[in-house]
Amino acid sequence: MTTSKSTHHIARKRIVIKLGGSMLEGLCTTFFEQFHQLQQDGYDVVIVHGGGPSINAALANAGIESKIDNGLRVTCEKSSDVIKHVLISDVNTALVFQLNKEGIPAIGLSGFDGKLLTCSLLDEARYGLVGKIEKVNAHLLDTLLKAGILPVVSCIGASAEGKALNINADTVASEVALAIGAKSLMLVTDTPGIHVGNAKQHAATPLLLAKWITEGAIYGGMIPKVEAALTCLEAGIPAVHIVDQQLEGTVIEIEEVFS
Ligand SMILES: Nc1ncnc2c1ncn2[C@@H]1O[C@H](COP(=O)(O)OP(=O)(O)O)[C@@H](O)[C@H]1O
Ligand SMILES: CC(=O)N[C@@H](CCC(=O)OP(=O)(O)O)C(=O)O
Repeated sequence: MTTSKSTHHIARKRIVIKLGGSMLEGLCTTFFEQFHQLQQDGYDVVIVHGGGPSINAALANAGIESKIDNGLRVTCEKSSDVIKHVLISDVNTALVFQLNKEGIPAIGLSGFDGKLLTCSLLDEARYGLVGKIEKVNAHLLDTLLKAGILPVVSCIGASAEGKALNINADTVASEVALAIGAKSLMLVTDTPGIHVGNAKQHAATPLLLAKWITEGAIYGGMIPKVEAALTCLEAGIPAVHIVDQQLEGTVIEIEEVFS
């Protein structure tokens, strides 16, 4: 007999949803409707979040200059303290509060909690305290998901010596997606997917993405998203979506799906 309860006996699929800092001011009703729909469709969700705009504001407030190199924030000891505070104390707690208020049991985690994201330094001479993920504690995420709890992960990693390392949130999302064997990665941002000129792109392939980057149609904050997408596709995750809060935008798959 098929009842709503029977979904609990079916192996659940996994999806990672990355929330960009540009839309963390408040999640809209449509987002929560879509979120519940995904759960009903048999997906367990892990949320990863950034916080770029809040970090910019906090660093400016503290009189610390921000330098972005190749899409990554060059991070010194002083800025690292501010970033850690913004992401863990402000953004993560606000998001967890909002989810719990909507009746979604959520728990906040940084890379320190349960050794979730163990990192080395990506390139200290160039980027300072920016982390390269060496290991994701997928077992911890498995345990929480099986208990019906939504993990909400900030993009702060931990070095083996216990230093907080800043990581681009799109990169964290792709590494977490790979570690938990997600069927899909959804990068939620402030724009409904990739545009080329004024044209919305409903679908894309790695070849098209390379072309659009070369032509300069994809730039800035969209570059780490596309890189995260390519990493996931190459490793066998079937689809990556770059979408707005309504979950509308571009689906990226290896095969051309729109010819
Ligand atoms: N081809 C493109 N299509 C859409 N947005 C693009 C494109 N190229 C660059 N962008 C920029 O990327 C931004 C999203 O990246 P970012 O600001 O880092 O978002 P988030 O904070 O959600 O990670 C868009 O607001 C837009 O300015
Ligand atoms: C190393 C690095 O660049 N870290 C990012 C982390 C936040 C982030 O990625 O936030 P968005 O998702 O809003 O872009 C930063 O300091 O801005």
